Amino acid sequence: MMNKPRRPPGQGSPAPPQRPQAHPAAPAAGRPAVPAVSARDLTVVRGSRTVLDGLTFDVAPATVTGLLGPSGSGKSTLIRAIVGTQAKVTGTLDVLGGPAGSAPLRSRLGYVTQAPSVYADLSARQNLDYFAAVLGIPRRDRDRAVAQALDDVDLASHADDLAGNLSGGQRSRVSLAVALLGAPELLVLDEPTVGLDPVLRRDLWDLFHRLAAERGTTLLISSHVMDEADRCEHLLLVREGTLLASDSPHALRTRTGSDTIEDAFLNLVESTGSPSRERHRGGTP
Ligand SMILES: Nc1ncnc2c1ncn2[C@@H]1O[C@H](COP(=O)(O)OP(=O)(O)OP(=O)(O)O)[C@@H](O)[C@H]1O
Repeated sequence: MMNKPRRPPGQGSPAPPQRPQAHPAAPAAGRPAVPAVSARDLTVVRGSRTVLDGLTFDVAPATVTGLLGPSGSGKSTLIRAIVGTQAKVTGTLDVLGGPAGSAPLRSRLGYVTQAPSVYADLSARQNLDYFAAVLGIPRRDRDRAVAQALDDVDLASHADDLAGNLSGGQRSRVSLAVALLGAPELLVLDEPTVGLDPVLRRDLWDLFHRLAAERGTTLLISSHVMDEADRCEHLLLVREGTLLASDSPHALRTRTGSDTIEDAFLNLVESTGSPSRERHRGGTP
């Protein structure tokens, strides 16, 4: 039995997911699909600023949705609201059919933060073993679950390297593997491809699509890199705390007459006008 690690990871532990199993990718016949995430007039205040302002959107189950916007546009805040760690959230925010942040959701969600949440003084495999034990995966299933998660993120060859000796991108993949351990129904990833080389980025996007298609996982993936947009089935474009668009990449390009999502983004900014940079609650218009 492995000893409990001496100190906690810097960014807190990934949300404990449940034991591996496939999720129904499609609703039962005749029943409408319940959105994996449903937001109505979602507003978040941080300090004296309204950093998310009246967002309304749905995320369809078993899809790969990109949350795209420039740095500071509110992506992480939205993710924190969805996983239930953000204070001062108003409006309606339902996740997997229940209110965001409610206890039963904890085991159904996987959350991978920007900063890897792994123990530097344990190997990749030991990290996964530890989190598998925390999740309650039975000992007889643990080796297989850990090997599968390492394989999913293409880290089998580094399984016995200390996490502290891995590159930043490899550590991020250990974090992702931890989130995958319990086969979460909704996997929320904050900028998972930052700093990765193009081959690894492609492999990760392939994995994301496999998870959606084969395991019925819903993935919400934030990025400030617009050229990743075409890898998503659906996009949420945010800017300065507002939702510019919720649409497929193709539909966005078509309706804005743009060749790229970056141009579509710019066209939408021009056509909607720029919201004020500083919004204060209760301030004068
Ligand atoms: N504690 C806080 N108090 C006040 N404003 C905050 C606080 N934390 C973040 N903000 C502001 O909220 C806005 C949204 O931040 P957020 O981190 O959600 O953006 P982001 O799109 O994820 O950015 P990045 O891509 O750089 O991570 C930013 O303008 C940020 O300055």
